[in-house]
Amino acid sequence: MDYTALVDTMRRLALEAGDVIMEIYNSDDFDVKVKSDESPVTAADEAADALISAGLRAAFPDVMLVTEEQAASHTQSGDTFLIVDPLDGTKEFIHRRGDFTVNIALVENGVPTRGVVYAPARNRLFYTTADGQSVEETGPFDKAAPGATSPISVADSDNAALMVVASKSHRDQATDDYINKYAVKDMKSAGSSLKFCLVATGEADIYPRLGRTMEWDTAAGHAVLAGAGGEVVRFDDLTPLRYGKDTYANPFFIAHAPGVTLQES
Ligand SMILES: Nc1ncnc2c1ncn2[C@@H]1O[C@H](COP(=O)(O)O)[C@@H](OP(=O)(O)O)[C@H]1O
Ligand SMILES: [Mg+2]
Repeated sequence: MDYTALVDTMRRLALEAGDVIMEIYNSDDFDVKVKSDESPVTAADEAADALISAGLRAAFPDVMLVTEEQAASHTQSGDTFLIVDPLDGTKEFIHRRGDFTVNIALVENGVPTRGVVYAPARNRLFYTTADGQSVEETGPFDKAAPGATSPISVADSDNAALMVVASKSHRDQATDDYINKYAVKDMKSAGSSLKFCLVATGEADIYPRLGRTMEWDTAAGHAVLAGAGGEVVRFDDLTPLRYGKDTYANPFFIAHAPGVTLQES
């Protein structure tokens, strides 16, 4: 795999998809449909999916492609693939709350090794570079060439004063009970894969997810976090979260800076 070409392509497609999404976000009105799994989908999800899929297929015709919006038609299986969530945080998008992201990742042998997360309404762009180190690029973003970037790395965590981030729209008692096992300095809530990026930049120490997600929701954020020195483990046995699982469904997980002393479930 040519990682330089891959990262350039992922970055460009995420920015292009972000433009398409923002055009719809800023329009007066858009339709919301409900998918078979009861989750909402908009024209923005579909347009971004089509754009990214076409771009990845053209650039990497031999690499298997998994996308959220085409999940029902996936017939191939394997542990090396490109995986896309064209608009993560659709509820955030619909309610115009801004925490939504474009997500593109490469999974190799079950591990997300490269990824891009773009939050167009927040003007934040995170990705792994060709060498695997994670960076945040500061806008304005030029699709043709990367601008100024800064390396990001996880916090040097203080287990007596942890910053926790959790889902805005999927939050329950079990999550709160688990968070209460830690000495928490402060809590923040965020939508979408941005939560992984907040751990990656050191803005949070831990993101526990005791709720359903699919691999396309997490792969790009997971790659960005890993490239910043962080880890994502299964909630049940604290082993690394792996990809290419049956139906692409994730178990509950914990994303964290390595200095956090994890509590048992
Ligand atoms: N019951 C469920 N089954 C599968 N995925 C779910 C789910 N409930 C929430 N999710 C996933 O969680 C994502 C939202 O995460 P968060 O709550 O952290 O913002 C959604 O992404 P989409 O918005 O792309 O559909 C959705 O895929
Ligand atoms: Mg999603």
